[in-house]
Amino acid sequence: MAPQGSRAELEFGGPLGAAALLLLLPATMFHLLLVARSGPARLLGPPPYLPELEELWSPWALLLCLTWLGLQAALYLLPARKVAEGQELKDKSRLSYPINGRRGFHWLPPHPSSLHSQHCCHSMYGEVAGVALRKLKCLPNGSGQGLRPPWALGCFQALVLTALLVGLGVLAGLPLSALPEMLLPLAFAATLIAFIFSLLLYLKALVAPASALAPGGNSGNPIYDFFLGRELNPRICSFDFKYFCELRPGLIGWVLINLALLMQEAELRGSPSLAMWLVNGFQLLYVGDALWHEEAVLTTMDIIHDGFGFMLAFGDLAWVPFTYSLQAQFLLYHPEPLGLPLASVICLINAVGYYIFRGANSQKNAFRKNPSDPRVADLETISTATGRRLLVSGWWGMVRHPNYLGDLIMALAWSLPCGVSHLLPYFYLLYFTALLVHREARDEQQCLRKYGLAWHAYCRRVPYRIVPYIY
Ligand SMILES: NC(=O)C1=CN([C@@H]2O[C@H](COP(=O)(O)OP(=O)(O)OC[C@H]3O[C@@H](n4cnc5c(N)ncnc54)[C@H](OP(=O)(O)O)[C@@H]3O)[C@@H](O)[C@H]2O)C=CC1
Ligand SMILES: CC(C)CCC[C@@H](C)[C@H]1CC=C2C3=C(CC[C@@]21C)[C@@]1(C)CC[C@H](O)C(C)(C)[C@@H]1CC3
Repeated sequence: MAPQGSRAELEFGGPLGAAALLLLLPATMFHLLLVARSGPARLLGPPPYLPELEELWSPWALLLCLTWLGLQAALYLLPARKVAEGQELKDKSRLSYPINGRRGFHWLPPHPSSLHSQHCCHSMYGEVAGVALRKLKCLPNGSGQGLRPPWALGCFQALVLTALLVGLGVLAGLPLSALPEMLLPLAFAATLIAFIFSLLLYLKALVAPASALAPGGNSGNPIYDFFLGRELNPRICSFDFKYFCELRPGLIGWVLINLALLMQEAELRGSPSLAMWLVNGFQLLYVGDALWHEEAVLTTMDIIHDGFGFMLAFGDLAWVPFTYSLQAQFLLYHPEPLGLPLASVICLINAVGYYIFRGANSQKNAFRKNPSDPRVADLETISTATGRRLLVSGWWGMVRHPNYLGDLIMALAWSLPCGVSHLLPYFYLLYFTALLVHREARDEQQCLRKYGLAWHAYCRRVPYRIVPYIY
């Protein structure tokens, strides 16, 4: 049984803040969905009307959401091209994760723990999977080549396969352009699923060993812990719920909703607008990039530090697909003429943002994986008492979170195609700025705890957090 009432500092305003967010986040999502399709599209005004329950609840929408989750889970369970180890856990073990975004080196059987099914429950917390993985890694180089089945696929391939399936469905008469009309009941169903799922995760954590619990999310206050999530990496056998949800159903769902909006615009106006093409293209690049570099998600704060509770379950399954597609929703109901010169400038802004975002993330990932990697070996570093070093030149010498800067520049480029007549399409930029400023402060606290004096030295050397000379 897990100990209650850990002394970790409470985040998000404690239980009151968590309770407020529990209501505020879904309410904001429904507000945005309603306002995007209204004439005035006023972000700050009241919603155009309050929907009746019949408009929100549809068993078909629930079935569609569950089918979607089932399809993505089935693709996740297909054999992995490669298995990666996560960061070290409290009990010094490491979990293994199926990785398939890029071409892996050799095929490993689907899940190491399945080789040791008698230890299935142990592998939920890493030990056995880790050992099995290390054994598997001892295979001579390439000895697994012959084992890799041609149908081994994963995260990026899941996107491609989903696109193929949807394409075939559309050719066979699937009315994808009807999806925008169903956004409200679909968002309601996704919220319901996230709520029930978080409740199950909370109950599951009651029987998890202390070593499986997240540093936060175990205050003893049920609302706070339900919101933040108690267990760090909840799994059933080797199916990792957080890793699955973080990348697949929400991100792929987001680009699918965008595509449906583009198709409906084509039906309404003869062809999709340039603004709609840009928003679809930019966001597809972002999602494709996340799935291609799926291994990098293993070093994010969400996987390493945060428990899996309502915040991430709702964020991944409902918030991402239904609010991140806001610009495309807005454009369907509020067409925005866009000339080629302005479109070119916006593309340039997105390219600059992407260049910084990808450059910074890849530099840190390469360095953390292998500090003598030729791509990062020449960069200046400072040492810390933990034995890990911190980069102080290259992207990480410019500001302390260059990846956030790139992400924010891209967020601006996603809103600009919608013009400047409304604030609504800039909601993502505003929310994302608040999220990243808060996230940066949380990360600073964690780094200060981890690295102490060395972190102070890094801050003196690189004084700005996200935007050079400004913040
Ligand atoms: N679209 C969206 O909604 C969201 C996108 N994101 C994006 O996700 C990505 C990941 O973000 P996030 O997980 O917050 O954090 P980061 O990828 O920025 O990772 C922070 C960690 O990096 C390590 N680090 C910090 N400074 C250095 C340095 N100088 N040298 C080497 N390592 C360093 C530290 O961990 P350690 O030392 O232990 O390795 C630190 O805890 C970002 O690109 C962000 O923009 C994030 C949230 C939401
Ligand atoms: C609903 C709340 C306000 C907060 C929920 C936050 C979540 C929506 C985000 C927390 C961290 C995320 C990341 C991505 C998506 C949004 C969430 C889940 C990410 C998968 C987007 C693509 C990037 O390339 C990434 C680096 C892989 C991101 C990782 C963090």
